Amino acid sequence: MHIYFCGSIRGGRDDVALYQKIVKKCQQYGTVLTEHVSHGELTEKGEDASLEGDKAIHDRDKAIHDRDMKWLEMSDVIVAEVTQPSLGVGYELGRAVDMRKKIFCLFRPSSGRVLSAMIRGAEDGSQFHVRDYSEEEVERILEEFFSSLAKN
Ligand SMILES: O=c1[nH]c(=O)n([C@H]2C[C@H](O)[C@@H](COP(=O)(O)O)O2)cc1CO
Repeated sequence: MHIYFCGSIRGGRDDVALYQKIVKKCQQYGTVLTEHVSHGELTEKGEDASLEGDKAIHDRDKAIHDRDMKWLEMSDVIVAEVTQPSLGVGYELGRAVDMRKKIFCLFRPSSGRVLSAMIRGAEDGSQFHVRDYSEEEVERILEEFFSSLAKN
């Protein structure tokens, strides 16, 4: 199974330790195409952050976008940690809906944030799921999600 993990990068890296936990768990069920999102050394500047010059920056961002859209197409399931707001994650989720992918969003109410209505309101009971959770239960929740996939 190909899994696409979405997590904030330029939106802020506060939850990176949690992304690592999620990616590690997902790797028990398949290949995580976007493993780099969980890397501790990746900063909020994003990949190849040392590039300079408008053209180099444009080319880098285009390469990231095009690679990620290819991975999104290839993926069987999308797992997104949506607590830290991120334009990129919101974009990926919108594109994934259009591709009719199975989507599982994880949100932590303990953050004090209120999840965007464009994510919470996209829940449809079959392809798009939003799950409120706390950090201690993340592994169990992922186990439940992947075993529910196996049954469908
Ligand atoms: O360097 C990057 N590499 C990359 O794969 N992304 C993708 C994967 C993440 O799920 C998402 C994060 O978006 P943002 O950077 O807007 O928070 O976008 C985003 C960036 C930087 O925007």
